[in-house]
Amino acid sequence: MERRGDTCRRLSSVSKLPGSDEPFLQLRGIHKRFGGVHALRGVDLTIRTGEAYHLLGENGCGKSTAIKIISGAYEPSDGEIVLDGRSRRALTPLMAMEAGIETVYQDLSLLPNLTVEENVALGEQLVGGKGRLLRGLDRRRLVETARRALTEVGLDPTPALMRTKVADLPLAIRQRVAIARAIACEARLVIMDEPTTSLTRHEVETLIEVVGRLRAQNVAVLFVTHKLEECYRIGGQAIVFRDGQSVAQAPIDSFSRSRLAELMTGRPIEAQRYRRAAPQPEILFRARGLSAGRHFEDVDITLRRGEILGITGLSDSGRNELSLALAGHLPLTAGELTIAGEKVRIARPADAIALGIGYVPEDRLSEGLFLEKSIYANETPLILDRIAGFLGLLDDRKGRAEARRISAEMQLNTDDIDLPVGALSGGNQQRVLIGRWLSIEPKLLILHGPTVGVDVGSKDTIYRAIQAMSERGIGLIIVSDDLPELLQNCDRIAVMNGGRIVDELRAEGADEDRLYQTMVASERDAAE
Ligand SMILES: Nc1ncnc2c1ncn2[C@@H]1O[C@H](COP(=O)(O)OP(=O)(O)OP(=O)(O)O)[C@@H](O)[C@H]1O
Repeated sequence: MERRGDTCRRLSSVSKLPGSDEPFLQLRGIHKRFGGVHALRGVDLTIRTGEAYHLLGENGCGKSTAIKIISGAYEPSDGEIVLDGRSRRALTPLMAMEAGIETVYQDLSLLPNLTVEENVALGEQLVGGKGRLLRGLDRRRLVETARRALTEVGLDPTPALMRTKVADLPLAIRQRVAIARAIACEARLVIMDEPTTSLTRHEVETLIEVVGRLRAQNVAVLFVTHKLEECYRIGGQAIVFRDGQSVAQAPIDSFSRSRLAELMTGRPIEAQRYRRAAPQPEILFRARGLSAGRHFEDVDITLRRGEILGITGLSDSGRNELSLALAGHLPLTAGELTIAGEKVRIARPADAIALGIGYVPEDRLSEGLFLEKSIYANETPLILDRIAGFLGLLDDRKGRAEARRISAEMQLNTDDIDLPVGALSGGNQQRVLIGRWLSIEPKLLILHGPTVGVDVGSKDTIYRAIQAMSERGIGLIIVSDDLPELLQNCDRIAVMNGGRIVDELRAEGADEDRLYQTMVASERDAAE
């Protein structure tokens, strides 16, 4: 029976030796229509092994559609795919797999109830043996392959790890297992769909090292991402899409940040510090000695009116729990809170809302939005009492006027407030979620990961909205892993570790490396 490796070697023999100029894969003039939607409108791109690529573009510009065409999930409506020197109209998933194209999706496509060893070995088994059972000599060989692949991604393949169920692993490790599976399949192109969305900066660094190793083994890596800073750190080529067309492909270092943003959006966007205004002198919010069980302890925060405080930290630092507790979603076990000098108590989300504290969760899809409901319904749930008219019936005219005002302030890309939120791009959904709080003009707004998965154009709009709120005197706390985001928007940045605030710096003049060093140093100190 033919093995996966043999298949690969046979296919590779069509192409020239490593280091040749022959591309591994080319899309030429690719179109894709979904009924009336023309998602790809003449896309060209070229992938060579051993190189990293960053597929960049606004939400809805066709990135996912393009990777689905490359992985054989979608058939193009028109155009040509050249794989290993052979021209084809379309690829099937099997053709893509046999050529060594592996995709690590955000859900990682691992089987959660199988062990690490089984997951890694299974990929190889499926491609190579097409469903043979793991037994006898084969099993030993597969385990050996799994071990080698796990070592490649920097994991120690101890028997304990090999036998752990994937469901029991933290996300960052699961991701490396998924990449190990691709390596075990002798991948020549690994596609990663927004791989760093849920990773901390520290975990991102590890992923970047893994990418370096893949490239050294002559594997190509194609990232779909919205995080420009990470692309620059990884290096390689940028492929830019706009409205279903490929508008540029060149080494990423040949583009400035603002040039890339302009190519993606078609409008000039300067890489800039958004923070201009200074906070007002009056203290708006003060927390002293806040603790929540084992999550965080003895946290002090002072926030002036109109001030923007960033909170960051590595995994398990307690920053997420702190933001949840301030919004009443996690009980505080000790500490004192004052708003405008008055002592307050927050035991439930309703207490926080009544005090004028808003909270925008990181996971907008499962925690924040009612996807099947309209923009109008999603923007006005906090003011149902205010838009209630005679006999408590909703005053539709008032409510709609309020929804229109919020949509305009958040610059939604549609005027139709009856559109279901599920039909909007990620960036517009996030604007609806933040905009909801504008209806009650909160005193303090806590934003958790306000631009996760959001494209560069929407980020710009969201940052401007944040600044406008601060200028009206709203205090803001941004909890984020996105260090450029914190540096561009905040007055101060607090670094958390082990449930405590271990450092605080002024955002102006601080650079990203310095902030990162502060985070890492605090982690080292905590470990010692
Ligand atoms: N199966 C489908 N049926 C109909 N329309 C689709 C389908 N898949 C994608 N589209 C549309 O094609 C366009 C491109 O979508 P795609 O998901 O490829 O964009 P994207 O760049 O990956 O966006 P994001 O950054 O939000 O993930 C969008 O207008 C989208 O609504």
